[in-house]
Amino acid sequence: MTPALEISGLTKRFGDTLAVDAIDLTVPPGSFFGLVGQNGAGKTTTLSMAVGLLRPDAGGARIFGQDVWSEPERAKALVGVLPDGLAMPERLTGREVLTYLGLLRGLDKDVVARRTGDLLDVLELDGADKTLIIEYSTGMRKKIGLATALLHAPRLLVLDEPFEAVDPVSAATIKTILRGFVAGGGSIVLSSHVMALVEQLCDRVAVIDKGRVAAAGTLQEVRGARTLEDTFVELVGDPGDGVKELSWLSS
Ligand SMILES: Nc1ncnc2c1ncn2[C@@H]1O[C@H](COP(=O)(O)OP(=O)(O)OP(=O)(O)O)[C@@H](O)[C@H]1O
Repeated sequence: MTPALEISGLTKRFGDTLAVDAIDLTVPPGSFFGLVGQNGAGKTTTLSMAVGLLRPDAGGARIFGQDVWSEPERAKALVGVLPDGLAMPERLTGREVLTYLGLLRGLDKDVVARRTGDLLDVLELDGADKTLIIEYSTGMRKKIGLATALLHAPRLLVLDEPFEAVDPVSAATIKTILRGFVAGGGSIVLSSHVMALVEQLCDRVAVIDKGRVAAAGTLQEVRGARTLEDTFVELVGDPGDGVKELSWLSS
């Protein structure tokens, strides 16, 4: 079966920093794949290269067999992306953004109108006709970003920290949407720092450490009998080691 996403030898250097060091990852179709790692481990850089937003120094990525760099149109039609720090047209309303992006993607205008209404409704972006993006809270931005990723009904979703700054009620809604997407045959790769969330949602996981894959496989293979959090801390280093006390904080 063609993988939903196949990353091979992806490498990126920023000056002296080797952000991503020859990463290989395979996301089987129908899987819910979690990417975890410490701050600065290389998750965002990896995902950005995997979907064609950032040119790698070496290596490549295929989405359902379509090369992201040599066949970008085909590859990008198959994927919905929620990037880190998504730039949005700030002076448009939520409905206008979705309409604009839907038409830009070549969708029929009635389809765009129907899906836009559904997405705004389900994600509870009330006031989507009045509120400009510039007025959105961080969590609302995540939700409208997720809506733009879903609008063209992609086969693969690549989501960088989709739950960051999202309230618990909205998070529950997003979880239901994502689970439904996978149940309907879709594939998801998401990055998160919240191990409990990854354990709840994902059937596969990769731990990234200093630009490399420290462990990858099914959730069961990676964590064994432990929690994902214990596995993670063990793989990337015990924070108890060498932590200096801030004695000046105690009165
Ligand atoms: N545009 C850039 N210019 C210079 N360095 C960068 C740039 N983007 C990322 N880096 C560096 O590359 C490394 C990997 O960063 P990246 O954002 O991929 O990590 P991350 O795992 O997504 O972190 P976080 O969990 O904090 O979002 C870090 O050392 C970061 O400082």
